Amino acid sequence: MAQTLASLMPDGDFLALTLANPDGLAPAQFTLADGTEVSIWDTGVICFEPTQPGNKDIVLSCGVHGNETAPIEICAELVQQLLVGTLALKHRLLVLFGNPAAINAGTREISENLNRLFSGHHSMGAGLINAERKRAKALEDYVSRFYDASRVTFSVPRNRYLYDLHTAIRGSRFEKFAVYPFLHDKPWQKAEFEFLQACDVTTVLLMQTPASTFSYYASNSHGADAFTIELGKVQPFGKNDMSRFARAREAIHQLVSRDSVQTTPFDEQQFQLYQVYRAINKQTQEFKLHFADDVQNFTAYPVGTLLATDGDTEYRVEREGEAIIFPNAKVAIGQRAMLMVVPTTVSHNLA
Ligand SMILES: O=C(O)CCC(=O)N[C@@H](CCC(=O)O)C(=O)O
Ligand SMILES: [Zn+2]
Repeated sequence: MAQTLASLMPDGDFLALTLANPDGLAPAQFTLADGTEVSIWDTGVICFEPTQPGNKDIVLSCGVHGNETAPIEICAELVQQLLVGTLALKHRLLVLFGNPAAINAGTREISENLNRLFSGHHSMGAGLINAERKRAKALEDYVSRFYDASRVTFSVPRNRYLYDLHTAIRGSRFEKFAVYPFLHDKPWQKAEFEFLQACDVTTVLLMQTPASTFSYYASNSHGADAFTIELGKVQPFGKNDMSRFARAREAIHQLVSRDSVQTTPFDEQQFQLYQVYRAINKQTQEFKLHFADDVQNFTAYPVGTLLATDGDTEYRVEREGEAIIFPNAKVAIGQRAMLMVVPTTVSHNLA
């Protein structure tokens, strides 16, 4: 029997369909009134192809961590508007709800941090032993399939994007910020800073090393302009003040529905730019932070301040201006428990 939008999701609520089927969803395909082809590839994986697509191949992801709800709400609403026809699509678009089981559980992860399993890390060590490892591999395959399909269909090079939307565990001095994956010395993109500013994101952390994150995977393996974007602090569904993300929501709508997003020219003075000074990895179960849970990301302490201990090892502030980000004592042993960042500039390597 041919599938229709009405038979699958009468109200266009793909998030509800995903969460009702967290472990998998049979592929389905249907056409919208304006000719846009919609394909459901799996639970939380939906691809839109307009009849005359513009030159962008856009991946939007959310819910890679299940309790980071504001981005899930933004993506669910976007997909719904596209499905019911209140927003017209300009470019090819793949929307991913990363970890449906963790979204249902309201937790960051079920067995393992999904955002540490990309670029093949899902198959290292013990291999594909849990749902998150299998999902990381599947998400890589879906992203490859999405980008590769347009290489076959279109003869001219296209622009690839992946915006992986998250929220931070704790509050931040700069409520919204982005992580720019390591580019292996390729230049940072002015147009991407402009897009981030349109999203009301003017704090950017420039990574200096490869990572096992989704955004680094898209950047490094597919040449996409890719970012992790942190929109505020973790809240349960329904408790987000979505007005604080109105500009991000609007910029994302413009990104998918227009030739170009309305931006202002890049001016470095408008940004707070940081680079990683050092990563502190958890070595033992004794790892302990020496500041309170309500201390915000990007807080700087005087040189010499004790930040964390890990067994006999002490971590103290080494450099003037060094600030904390993503501190989390609960990570698995061997994983990043905190980054220390320092202010930086980009003008010397900007395209
Ligand atoms: O607030 C926190 O400690 C974590 C928020 C979060 O999930 N951040 C991402 C950043 C990914 C990146 O470095 O690009 C993560 O930790 O996976
Ligand atoms: Zn996250």
